Amino acid sequence: MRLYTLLAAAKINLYLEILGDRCDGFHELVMVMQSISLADRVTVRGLNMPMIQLRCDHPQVPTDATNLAYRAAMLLQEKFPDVANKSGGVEITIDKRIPVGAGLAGGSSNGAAALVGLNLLWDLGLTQMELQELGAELGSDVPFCVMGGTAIATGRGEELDPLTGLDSLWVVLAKFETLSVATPWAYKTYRQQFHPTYISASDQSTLAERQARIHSGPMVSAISAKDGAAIGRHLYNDLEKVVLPTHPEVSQLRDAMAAYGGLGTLMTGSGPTIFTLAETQTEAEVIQTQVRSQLAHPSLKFWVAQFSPTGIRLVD
Ligand SMILES: C[C@](O)(CO)[C@H](O)COP(=O)(O)OP(=O)(O)OC[C@H]1O[C@@H](n2ccc(N)nc2=O)[C@H](O)[C@@H]1O
Ligand SMILES: Nc1ncnc2c1ncn2[C@@H]1O[C@H](COP(=O)(O)OP(=O)(O)OP(=O)(O)O)[C@@H](O)[C@H]1O
Repeated sequence: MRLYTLLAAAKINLYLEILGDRCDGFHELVMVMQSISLADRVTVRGLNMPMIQLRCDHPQVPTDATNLAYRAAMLLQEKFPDVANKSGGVEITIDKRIPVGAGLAGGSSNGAAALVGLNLLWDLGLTQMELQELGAELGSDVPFCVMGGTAIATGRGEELDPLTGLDSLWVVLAKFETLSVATPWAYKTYRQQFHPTYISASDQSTLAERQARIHSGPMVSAISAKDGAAIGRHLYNDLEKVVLPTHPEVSQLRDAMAAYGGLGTLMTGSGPTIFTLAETQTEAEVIQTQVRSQLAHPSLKFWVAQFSPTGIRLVD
């Protein structure tokens, strides 16, 4: 039976601004997203029986129909019943390296890898754009995980404009192993505390006002200029306003990371992972060692990764 193995990259948010509250229950965003080399390994293998099987030995990852990779397979079977039935079933195996519930889009990236892998396994012939559109039905971060690299993401996160990124940068990531943040909680709490403007899709004046309030320009210019120091200066995430006050230990971790140099420090997505950017691998490793020895917390885990130009990558 045919088998494809894919690397599914984590993402960090270099910029996340909440522009408003939408009528579909989501928030209108402007983000700058970046793939990094920290990745899960996802294997899709053809089965003779018409079934979906999912294996993952990480205790926090479901292996049923709530897993985003499983949902990706169900979505393709539903959209292309003839092809999927003729081709048989699939066994999806996830070797988890990306921490779970960390703001690094691990589940979304697994969903994206399943879409890319099954497109090959079932000879569906879908383009990357078609895979991104299907990905949007699974979750807001999935289209970016399919595209990878560096991109501006708008709408609820699914409208993407690729940027030429700065692949040489390094990143130190730190997360308390025992703490996860649920994305719906972070957005709901932001809505309750900050009352973002209500955005109606048909209200053009609100759209104009909204565009006037976007502050992502300096970050996009810094990326276009491939200026690592400026990228570090313009890191921004509105969700820090709710996650950091609720979790003082994450706030303390952020302060410690920022104190040891690097180009800049931020919480990614809905957290609670904190990252610091660095020019070189050596600089990243020094920051990691210093923060680890200062905080010396048994459940604090670190990763060093590099910016990556790809999201989902086929490996031998
Ligand atoms: C925090 C980020 O990871 C930053 O990239 C994303 O915005 C979240 O993306 P995601 O996990 O793929 O989110 P989804 O699975 O689409 O939505 C999870 C929940 O997050 C909230 N949500 C998500 C995206 C968005 N633009 N507005 C929202 O309010 C909604 O409550 C939604 O029910
Ligand atoms: N393949 C998967 N890997 C990890 N978690 C998954 C997966 N599929 C579904 N989940 C569920 O999604 C929840 C969030 O996990 P995930 O690691 O994707 O969070 P996250 O990195 O904060 O996501 P995001 O940054 O997209 O908001 C988990 O607690 C788990 O129940």
